[in-house]
Amino acid sequence: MTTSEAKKPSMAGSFVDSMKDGLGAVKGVFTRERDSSSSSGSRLSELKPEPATLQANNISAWFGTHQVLDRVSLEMPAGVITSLIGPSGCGKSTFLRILNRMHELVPSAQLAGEVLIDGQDIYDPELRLTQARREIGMVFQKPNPFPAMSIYDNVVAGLALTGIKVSNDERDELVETSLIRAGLWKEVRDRLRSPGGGLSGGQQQRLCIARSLAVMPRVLLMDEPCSALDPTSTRVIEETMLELVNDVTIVIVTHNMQQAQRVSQQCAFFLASQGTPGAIVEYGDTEAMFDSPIDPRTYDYVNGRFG
Ligand SMILES: Nc1ncnc2c1ncn2[C@@H]1O[C@H](COP(=O)(O)OP(=O)(O)OP(=O)(O)O)[C@@H](O)[C@H]1O
Repeated sequence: MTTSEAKKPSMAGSFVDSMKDGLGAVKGVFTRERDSSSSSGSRLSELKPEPATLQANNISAWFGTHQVLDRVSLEMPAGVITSLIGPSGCGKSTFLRILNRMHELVPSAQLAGEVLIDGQDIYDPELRLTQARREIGMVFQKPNPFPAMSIYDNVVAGLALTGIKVSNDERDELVETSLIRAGLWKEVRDRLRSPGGGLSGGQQQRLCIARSLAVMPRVLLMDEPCSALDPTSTRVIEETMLELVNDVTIVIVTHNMQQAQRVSQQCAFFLASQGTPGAIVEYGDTEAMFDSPIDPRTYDYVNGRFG
């Protein structure tokens, strides 16, 4: 089945609006306008977290001659958590990496289609790669802080790479705010100069979230962020996601169906059947996808019958 045939469950009213209303406000300290036009040297004081809508249009992807995605289209609305589910190998991580231009780092990789962030093509040659990566952050399956670097320095590690300039005072404020937003501040406030590698796995993952948040992304991509964590740490990360979503759009790949139901308001089911490239079978409101899916393959997958 191609993406154009993907089924979208009908939804009463705007689930996006109702979910956003229900999630509660995040206390943000950044109140001044962001400068989205500047491609370098932005000042922290000019930035303001503000979620963006990501739109993928007809995305196809290849590794060499092996096509792994076929014309996938998906809107990931601003201020909403979208989960990508599906069996192993159906192209979820590839799709996620295409959303912040990481796919192109693989030498044999190719892609077709477009990805728009609030209408702007992230593959536009006019848009710098660093700008795209600043707008669209990523958290990986395995926590990857710089182990010998201090907690403080880990949080601000992305600033130089993305051209954000900060004064010392702003840097302190940014570290504190990013750690608060990632739900880690209270646990590390007294040991900011200790190495990041000394934290537990769950704390390291939240440190990575804080590092991503420090550059004020408008979208956060998370590739199975809890698969290496215990249930308690998983729960803390999930709570953190729900608190973040008012100022960062989140797209998460997960194999955990309960997690998809707990955290996401929108869900897309990917499938690559019998050697065909991955495509979206069905997408829409998470509750509807799990309670009354339209496609029998979705029903089987969300009920654990395969994958
Ligand atoms: N760097 C790569 N080089 C070649 N093929 C790759 C590469 N990365 C992924 N693939 C192939 O692309 C297809 C999709 O892989 P991908 O990791 O996107 O799937 P997935 O749905 O995220 O799987 P999982 O749930 O197991 O992580 C697979 O056939 C995989 O073998």
